[in-house]
Amino acid sequence: MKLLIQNGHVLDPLTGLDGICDVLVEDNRIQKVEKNLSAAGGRVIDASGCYVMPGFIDMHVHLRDPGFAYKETLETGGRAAARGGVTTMCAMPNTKPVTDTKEMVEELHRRAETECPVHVIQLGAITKGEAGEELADIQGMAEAGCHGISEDGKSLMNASLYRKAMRIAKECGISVFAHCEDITMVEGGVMNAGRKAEELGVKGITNSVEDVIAARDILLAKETGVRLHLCHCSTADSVKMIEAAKKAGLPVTGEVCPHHFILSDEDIAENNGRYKMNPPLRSPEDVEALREGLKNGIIDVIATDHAPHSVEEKNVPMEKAAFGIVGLETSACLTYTGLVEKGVLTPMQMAEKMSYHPARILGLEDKGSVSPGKIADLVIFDPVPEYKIDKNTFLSKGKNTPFDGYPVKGEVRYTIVNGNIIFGD
Ligand SMILES: NC(=O)N[C@@H](CC(=O)O)C(=O)O
Ligand SMILES: [Zn+2]
Ligand SMILES: [Zn+2]
Repeated sequence: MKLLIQNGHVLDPLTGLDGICDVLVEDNRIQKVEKNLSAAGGRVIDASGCYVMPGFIDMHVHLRDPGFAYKETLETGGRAAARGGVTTMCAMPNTKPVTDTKEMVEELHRRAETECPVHVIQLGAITKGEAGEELADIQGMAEAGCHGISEDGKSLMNASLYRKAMRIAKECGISVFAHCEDITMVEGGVMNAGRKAEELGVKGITNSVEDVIAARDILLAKETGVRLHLCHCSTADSVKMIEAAKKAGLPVTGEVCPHHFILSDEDIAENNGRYKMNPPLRSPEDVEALREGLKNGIIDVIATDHAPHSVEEKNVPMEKAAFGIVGLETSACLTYTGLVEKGVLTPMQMAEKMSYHPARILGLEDKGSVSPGKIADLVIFDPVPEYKIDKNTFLSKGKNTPFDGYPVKGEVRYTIVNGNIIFGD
């Protein structure tokens, strides 16, 4: 089948193309990116006024499958991804049972082919059952196509075991995705430590809970040489440490989530679980440091940490609520509104952080670019519409967001995976 995307503003971080162009797709590949193309007999999409970007690659998603179908499944998470312009997502292994074997990774990949409209890269746990005691079969999972291992949801506190895992990951050529949180320092905290936590009368989580583990992980990456990806960075010092690691030539990358670069703890309107996530919403100074890190290239990736939970688990005071908020359906409009509209990022940088850099980090040679020969995973994003986020329109099972009613600009019009329109018709 032929598909012609006409008159869109094409953003291709690989070639630097940043202008009005047509994109011709045939079968599952991009065939031509030129002006005045025609598609004899093919389907035509008029993309006038819209950006045509490589499909977003979300490096941090919780699909909750298997084991928590009441929160999300491969299918519902996939539909939410499609609506958000996400064409590939990395699924975290904190499922039930924990995804910690070669067979489980293979099974997930097999199921995703039919159950999920977008590409899924299943990540494997570092230890069996994420119990922190015995290493999982990292080599086997790497063979099954997991591009990274992660204990996300917590940190592996045993640094010696972690170092062993890093050596194996390095050997297998896969990355370590680090959730940085010193478990012994949390002490019952539910939001950022500071004035707001005191005002609400709840226990706080200090910045060093994240920072000490970020420092440890970077030092271990230095020793083992493993590719280290720091998930959901939330503090000014995390940004500084990533900057120093990069200056030292270490293969370290940083990820930030929209909620952390838009909201601070001062935006927490009441003691309600929709404001509770890990790491927590930080101080305005931290938010500013994350935005600066995104602008100057220290932070490579914008990912969602899409973490769906039920209403019962979230619509309660923070002390009782589960950690996590959804993000797949709001990351594009929040990034556009919060960063591009504000002049922090150019539209091209948005495409880099949401697609091109993730593709490079994951080693996906034929993704993250709108160039001839690449897989036709594309998003057509209209920057004009202004509206308020409405959680009731989410296709995800999770409605847990602090952004319900939040005014944004920009909307995904079409999402295309393997040359097929999976959202927008
Ligand atoms: N981010 C969260 O607050 N929660 C995540 C776990 C995680 O990403 O650490 C979850 O699985 O719910
Ligand atoms: Zn995490
Ligand atoms: Zn997570």
